[in-house]
Amino acid sequence: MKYLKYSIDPRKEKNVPINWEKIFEKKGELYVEIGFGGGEYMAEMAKKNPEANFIGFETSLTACDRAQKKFYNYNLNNVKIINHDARFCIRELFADNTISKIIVNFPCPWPKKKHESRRIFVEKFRKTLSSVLMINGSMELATDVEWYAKEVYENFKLDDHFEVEEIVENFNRPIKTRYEKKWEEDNRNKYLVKIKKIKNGNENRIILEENDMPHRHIKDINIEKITELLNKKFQFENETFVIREIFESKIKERYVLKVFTSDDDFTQDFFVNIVKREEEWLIKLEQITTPYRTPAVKYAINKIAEEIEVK
Ligand SMILES: C[S@@+](CC[C@H](N)C(=O)[O-])C[C@H]1O[C@@H](n2cnc3c(N)ncnc32)[C@H](O)[C@@H]1O
Repeated sequence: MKYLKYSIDPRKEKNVPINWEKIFEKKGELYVEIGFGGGEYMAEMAKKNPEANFIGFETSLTACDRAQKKFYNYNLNNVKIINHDARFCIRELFADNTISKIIVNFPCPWPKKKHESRRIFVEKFRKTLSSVLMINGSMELATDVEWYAKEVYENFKLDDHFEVEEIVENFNRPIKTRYEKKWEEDNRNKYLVKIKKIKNGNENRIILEENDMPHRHIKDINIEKITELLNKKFQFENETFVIREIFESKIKERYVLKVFTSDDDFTQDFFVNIVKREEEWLIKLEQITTPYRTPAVKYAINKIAEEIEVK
């Protein structure tokens, strides 16, 4: 389907941070929208600013689909989207001092304590913004939730990497999002928080270079050992992994392991192949489920090879 051309899968990018100029095939200021929903805001912004490049993050696949149809109908060529968590991706996919503006329109505030970690504006994300925004680069949050606006305002105010403008109540921007229209019909108040980066922060990234993700070749494997690994938790510093399922091929000497990893609070599920190749066995990532190349993924490949190798 032609309209799906706006979506990129960063797990397949050989090098991170991503070279955005190459992706867009043109230079341009980088604008980012988090949780673009139906894509109304990004489509209008991209149409009005054809010289800039827009990257949107959205966790809902349905929203990504809807937005792409809109971009296609608008005939835009300065928009890309990524169907993944913006907090992780913005940290990992952008070099320091590269983003001009980040826009967050009407995010869910996740008011319950047990859902706190789902909020966009957690401390970690402020640190990311202090790295990836350019000096004088800005972030704009529009919300219908007063306590949320105040909390974000206060947290940025306490952080000397940023300058914060006073909250604007019932602001009027030329483009309205779907949620904005909905809340206006309900006569809800809305709040705009604007911050500007004034000092560089320093963020650590975890995605590894492509060449740093090994395949392991081993002479022989202990097949019983593979089953013993099932559901056992392996941990090294902040990286953990568990093998949750094991599949055995009926047609060739091949095992596929379903592996769960975590690097701190970043979790992934993917498959690892153990496959016989002539005189040796190869342990490598199964390409159908390419994970981000994190230290936990590398640890899992190495440890599995170490555990099953006949020494
Ligand atoms: C309440 S809707 C607002 C949609 C749109 N911005 C608007 O104003 O109409 C929030 C959107 O953010 C998305 N979202 C939530 N957390 C996200 C995250 N961590 N990264 C990317 N998108 C996220 C949700 O899937 C949802 O579509």
